Amino acid sequence: MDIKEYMQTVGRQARAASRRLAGATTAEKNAALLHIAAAIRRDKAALLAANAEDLAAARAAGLETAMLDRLTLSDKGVDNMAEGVEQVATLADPIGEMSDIKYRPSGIQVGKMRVPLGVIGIIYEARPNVTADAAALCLKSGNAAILRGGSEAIRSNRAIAALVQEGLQAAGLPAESVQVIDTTDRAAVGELITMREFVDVIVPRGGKGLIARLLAESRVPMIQHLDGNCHVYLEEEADPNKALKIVENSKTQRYGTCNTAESLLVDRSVAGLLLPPIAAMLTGKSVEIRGCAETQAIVPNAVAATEEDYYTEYLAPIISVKVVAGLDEAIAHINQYSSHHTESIVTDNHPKAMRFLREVDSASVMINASTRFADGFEYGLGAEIGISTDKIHARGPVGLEGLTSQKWVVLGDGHVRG
Ligand SMILES: NC(=O)C1=CN([C@@H]2O[C@H](COP(=O)(O)OP(=O)(O)OC[C@H]3O[C@@H](n4cnc5c(N)ncnc54)[C@H](OP(=O)(O)O)[C@@H]3O)[C@@H](O)[C@H]2O)C=CC1
Ligand SMILES: N[C@@H](CCC(=O)OP(=O)(O)O)C(=O)O
Repeated sequence: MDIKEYMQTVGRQARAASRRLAGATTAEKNAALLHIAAAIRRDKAALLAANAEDLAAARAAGLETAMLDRLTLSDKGVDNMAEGVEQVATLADPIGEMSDIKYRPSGIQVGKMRVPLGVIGIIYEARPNVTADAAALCLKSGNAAILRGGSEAIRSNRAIAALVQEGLQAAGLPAESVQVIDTTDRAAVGELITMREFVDVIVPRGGKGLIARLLAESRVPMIQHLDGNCHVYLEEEADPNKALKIVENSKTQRYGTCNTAESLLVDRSVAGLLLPPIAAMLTGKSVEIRGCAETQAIVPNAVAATEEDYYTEYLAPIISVKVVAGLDEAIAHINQYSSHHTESIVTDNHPKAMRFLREVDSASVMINASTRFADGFEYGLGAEIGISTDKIHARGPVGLEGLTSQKWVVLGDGHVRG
């Protein structure tokens, strides 16, 4: 396959489809979504079989447990995927919404209309349900999508893409509105991120290796959805029960997700009280603790943390721990080491909690809640394309609105400028 030629074809088709999609009615888009959901349910066995092939290859390649977990489609996972697509059909269609229409002294009316971004290229991890979620969100927001999932999921993604295209065609929309790149060759990514004439926005969901390449090579604007080096900070007025529950959920509910906590900060005045039960819980779940010298003095089985540990997103049962002097040091530490994804303070002190919210420079900042809540569904967006760690256009969980823009509209009646 000539990758350049192939990607040019994909891009040209996506651009043509995006023109049709921009004018698609809500009824057409919802019909396609409901057909896709029904096809996913109907072909559950085939999807599970394709996924089993991906899993067998990934196991043979020695993929880690957390990554296998992410790649796995269970029986219930397929149902959830279909349900997710159905939920997107129930969401309000943002496209065409007019707002802020005002008369100007000249007599014209000026306002805004919500419109799709156009063609969105999404590069994401080996998690098959993202293929259905991303397809559904792009479709409902009137965007054509070019999807490049992790190579380990290629068979699952191909199978899902076929059902998505079936649903699009059944609703009279172009099948090329959603295309899954049919090769794992990373040269295709190189083409995708430089096809300015065909691609309006790149949404990269991934880690540091991906972003290093994109920053060096991308010619297309990006909304970065990057790594999550997320923190939980136990302030001196933290309720011990809440602290234990929040650390447990933030760190151990899922090890491979970007909103999992990777680092724990504890105020010096309460470290002796709070750390032992938390360390016992973590050790009981085989989580390795990498701590500062003060942590090691309280938690004998903690190994010494290096400077690098505090910058690290483990995506594994490992956590870094640091004892801090108080709120100022905690905020400074987070702003230096975090990837600006999600951070949480545990405290019953309202003024300090409010300072944490204002001064921590991350996409989601929480009080007395698990970092695992950083998710479009949990935030009420209905679904998410991912969690933006960028500051411009969209920050944090990105739903339908984040995939749109607004253009100015002017309504006149023969008006001319004097
Ligand atoms: N903020 C968010 O919404 C999300 C963030 N993440 C983050 O993603 C990371 C984990 O996922 P992981 O799969 O390990 O991430 P990777 O960055 O390794 O891979 C993600 C995608 O990027 C591709 N990719 C990676 N490097 C390159 C490259 N140099 N050139 C071309 N393509 C590349 C991968 O393809 P290939 O298969 O070829 O490796 C894959 O499709 C974590 O850091 C996690 O926090 C994950 C999900 C959501
Ligand atoms: N929305 C997700 C988090 C984002 C995500 O998909 O993360 P990842 O496991 O890194 O692919 C969740 O909390 O369920």
